[in-house]
Amino acid sequence: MEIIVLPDTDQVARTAADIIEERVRRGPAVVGLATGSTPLGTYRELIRRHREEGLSFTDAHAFLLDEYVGLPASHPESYRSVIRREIADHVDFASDAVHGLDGEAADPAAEAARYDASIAAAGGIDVQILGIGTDGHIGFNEPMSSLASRTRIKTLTEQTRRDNARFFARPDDVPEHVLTQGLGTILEARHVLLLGLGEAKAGAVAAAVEGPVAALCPASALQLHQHVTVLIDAAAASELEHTEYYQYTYGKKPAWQGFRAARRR
Ligand SMILES: N[C@@H]1[C@@H](O)[C@H](O)[C@@H](COP(=O)(O)O)O[C@@H]1O
Repeated sequence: MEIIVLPDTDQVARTAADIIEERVRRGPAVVGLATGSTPLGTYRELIRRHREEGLSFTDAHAFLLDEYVGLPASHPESYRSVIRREIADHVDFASDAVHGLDGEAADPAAEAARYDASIAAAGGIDVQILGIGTDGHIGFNEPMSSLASRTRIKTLTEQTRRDNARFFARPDDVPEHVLTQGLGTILEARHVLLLGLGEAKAGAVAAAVEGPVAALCPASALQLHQHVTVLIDAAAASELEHTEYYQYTYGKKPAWQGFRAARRR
C-alpha cells in the first residue's frame, strides 16, 4: 500500500485526478466511480480538466460501485442519478458507457451476477475510486462482509443509514437494502484509490491501514491488493501510528502529530 498524506482536501482531489487522468489519457480505460461526499472534489477537478485541458472520456467506460435497492434510476438520490449529476453529465462519456446496478431489479441476485459479468466483459476496472465509511465499509460492504464477496444484496447497518440520512428528506427514507460490488470484486480492479477526508474517517483509515486484515473492517481487505494508493488529508491521517512508513507531502512535523502525542498523554 502506498499511503500519501496531503495537507487538505483540494490536494487529495488534485492527486486523485492526476492518477485518473494519467490512465484515461493512456488509452481506453475502465474507471470505477464511487458516490458519497469524499470523491466530489476529484470529480469537480476532472470536469475542470475536461473543460479547460481537453481531458476526454469518449473512449472510457465507468462502473458504479453500488446502488440502493428500491430506488428508481430517476430518484435524485439513486447512485445512478448522483453519478450523472456529479460527473457523467459534465464530461463526454459515450451514452452507453456509464454502467450501474438496477436497484429495482426483480431478481437482485441475477442483477448482481449480470453486473459482475459486465465488468469482466469490459476487461475489468483499471482504476477504482473508493471512499470509506465511518465503520470501515467500502462500497456498501458493511463489517463482517466476506473478504471474497462478489456483487450482491446487503442490508445497511443503522450507523450507515444514519450517516447517509443527510441526503434524504427523512431518516426513514434511507433504503435498508443495497446492491454493492463485493470485496472480491473490488480487489480485482487493477489500481485502487482509497480516499479519506476529515477527522470522522481517522479511525476507519487507521483500522484499514494499520489494523489486521479482518471482516470487521472491510477496507482492511485492501491490504491484500497489489496496487492500492491511499490518499488522505491530515485530519483523516490523525490516528495513524506508524508515520515513518507514509509519505507526507508537506512540512516535517504536521500540527496533527503534536495533537496525537498530546492525546496519548
Ligand atoms: N456507499 C457509499 C460509500 O461508497 C462511501 O464511501 C461512503 C462514505 O461517504 P462519504 O464520502 O460521504 O463520507 O458512503 C456510502 O456508504
